[in-house]
Amino acid sequence: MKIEKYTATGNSFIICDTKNTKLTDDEKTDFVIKYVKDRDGVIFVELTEKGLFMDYFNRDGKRAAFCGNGARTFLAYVKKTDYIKKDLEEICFETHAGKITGKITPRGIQIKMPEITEFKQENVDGISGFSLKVGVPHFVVFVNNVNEVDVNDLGKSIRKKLNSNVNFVQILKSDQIRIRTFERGVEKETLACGTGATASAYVTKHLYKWKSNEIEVLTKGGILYVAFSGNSIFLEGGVENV
Ligand SMILES: N[C@@H](CCC[C@H](N)C(=O)O)C(=O)O
Repeated sequence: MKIEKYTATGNSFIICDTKNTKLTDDEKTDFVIKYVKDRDGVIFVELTEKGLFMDYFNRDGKRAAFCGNGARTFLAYVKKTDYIKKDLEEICFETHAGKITGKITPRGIQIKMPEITEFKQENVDGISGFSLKVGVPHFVVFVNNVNEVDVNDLGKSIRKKLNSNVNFVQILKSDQIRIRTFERGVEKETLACGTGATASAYVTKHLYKWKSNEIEVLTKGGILYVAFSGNSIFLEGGVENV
């Protein structure tokens, strides 16, 4: 096994390249508990009969079906390895949320996100928001100023009612939002959340009928770009091997 540390727009990960070692779920949980330390989750790099596979565990030692920033990190890592041909531009791999494709861009790594499903308006404890899945569940709440939100307090109370990540969204200007995310399985605010940025941009574009094909999402950890093309949604941003 090979272990490396990465961040993606502030979302912090451990990469565990299993090098064909077959780990059981319990062994993965034990690995997470032992090695995750102060990071948000662990990305397992596996070679299966389906080819390259990304398995993702939150820092609480439980699996999540998908991780947007984690998938961008997975792509950045495998690009450096002999898992794939060096000149391959578009990289494909499997996840528990389906097949993911992505590539290196001038702004970092861009991936095509899982389809948005289960989009609906919902009230939780009198707070009106929008539930949807981007491979994993998200709840999106619009606020006047995200810096005035006690994300860990309010996020935790909503999270207790919904098995979901919770995003607080402030409209800054047309095609630009600022978000803060309370992440399920991390059970606190993280510096960025890729599926959260995607969910927040999707709901904003839908609700405010924004016409442009790209929304800039400002997070505490940096900028993520969510692009729309037909029914496809793409997430793009930096990845750092630290
Ligand atoms: N930070 C991730 C989300 C990881 C999974 C999430 N915590 C969950 O349990 O649903 C991202 O970048 O999408």
